[in-house]
Parts: sequence; structure tokens; C-alpha cells
Amino acid sequence: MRFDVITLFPEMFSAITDFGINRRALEKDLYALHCWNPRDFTADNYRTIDDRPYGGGPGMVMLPEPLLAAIEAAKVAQNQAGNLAPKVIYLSPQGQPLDQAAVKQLSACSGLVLLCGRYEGVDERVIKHSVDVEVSIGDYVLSGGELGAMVMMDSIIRQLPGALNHNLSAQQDSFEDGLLDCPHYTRPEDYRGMTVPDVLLSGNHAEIRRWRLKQALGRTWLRRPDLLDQRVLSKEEARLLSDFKSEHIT
Ligand SMILES: CN(C)c1cccc(CNc2ccc(C(N)=O)cn2)c1
Repeated sequence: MRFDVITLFPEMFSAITDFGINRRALEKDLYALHCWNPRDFTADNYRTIDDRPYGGGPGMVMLPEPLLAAIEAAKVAQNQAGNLAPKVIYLSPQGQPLDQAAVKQLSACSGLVLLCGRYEGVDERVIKHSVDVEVSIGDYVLSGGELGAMVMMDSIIRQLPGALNHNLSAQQDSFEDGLLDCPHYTRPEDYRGMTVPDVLLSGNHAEIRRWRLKQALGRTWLRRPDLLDQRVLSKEEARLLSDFKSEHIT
């Protein structure tokens, strides 16, 4: 997976390239990241990349030329890496909400160009001319698209084969099966009188799997019933959830 990011602040991306899973995946060549700064595509001495909005109003808008030139350069680099039709994604509050299903789809692409806006956003002609899909990481406004791009990249990198020590944990990631995650415990067995559920110490893996599934279903019911609306339950899941409900003291 090759990421080409259009951003005024390339240094921000060390937040994912320098740590943990994303750092190891980069070292293992599971992905590549190239940043393109629109300032390097300006023609004036002041390296201008924004201007006031037509029609008035607060804030500034990013100029189309430097952005379109940077996107073109990124696309050429993608083509040279063998990705002939890289998807161009614009991070904005006006985008379609990012969810795990979209993350899984995007992780199947061989190359992505991520456009990070600042200020009040980019000139609409950039979106019309070069953006394939607008994506939002949530209903709030950030000072730039960079954090959205990093959130998207992080979630995608986890999906790449070899990124997690064993891929099984990617499939078992919560949201992977449309449910919230079950509770997790590690040493000690008794921490300040708070003990670990016996089933997890039993070594009975069938029981443990059932307990975890029941907890995931119960938590989803309690905290995010909307996720249950979109999910068909198996016979076993339906039974586990109804058991959870009958045992749940409100
Ligand atoms: C209209 N406006 C302020 C604006 C328009 C476009 C980009 C930006 C840059 N900031 C971002 C980007 C993405 C998200 C998100 N939720 O994904 C939140 N903030 C701001």
C-alpha cells in the first residue's frame, strides 16, 4: 500500500511512522508514505497557498493551482509505483463517515492519495476535478485534515497482512464483526479484591469463546444498540444475547 499525502505539515505524520505497529509495518515495507507540500508547487515568491473566499466570510480557502499540481505529482508517483488509478480521498467534515467496512475496502487498494485541507477547506474546483471520495472521521471540525488522514491510515495499516503479530487479532478486532469488544483481563488474578472471571481461567476454550461473544453482544446492546440494528444474529448469538438481557440487572 502506497500512501501519497498532500499536506502543509508533513512532519505531523511522524506521529504514525515513528511508533508501534505503524512503525514496524513501515520497516517491513507493508506500506510506503510520501508527503507532498502544496507550498512546493507555488509560483510566487511568498509561496502563497491560500486566499480570501469569494462572496466574503471568515477564514481563508486553499488555492486550486498548488493543490492540483501537488495531486498530479502524487498521481504520477503512484503510477510509477504501478498503481494506475489511485483513489483520491479528501478528509473533510462534509465527507461520508469512515467506518470499519470502509476501512476494509480501502485496505484492498494498492495506492491512496490523501488530500489534507486547512483553514476553511479547499477551492471546490479541486474537489470536482480531482477528488474521488470525501471522507469524515466524525462530526467535528479539526484544524486540518492531517489527523483524519492519520486515523484513516492507522486503521488501514492494521488490516494489511503481516501488520499485526497474528492476523487473527485483526479479524477479532471489535467492529470487525460489527460488535463492540468484550472485556479483557491480564495478571494478577486478584487485583485489590477485583478478580478475573473464572471462565477465563478455566482453559475451556469453547466456553471462553462463548463468554466473550456473549459479553460483546451484551455490551453492544447496552452501549450501541444502533450497531445491533444493522447486524443479523446467528441462533447462538441471539440466545447468548437473550441470556445476557435476562441476567442484566438494570
Ligand atoms: C469546513 N471546514 C472547517 C473544513 C473543510 C475541509 C477540511 C477541513 C480541515 N479540518 C477537518 C478535516 C476533516 C475533519 C473530519 N471530521 O474528518 C474535520 N476537520 C475543514
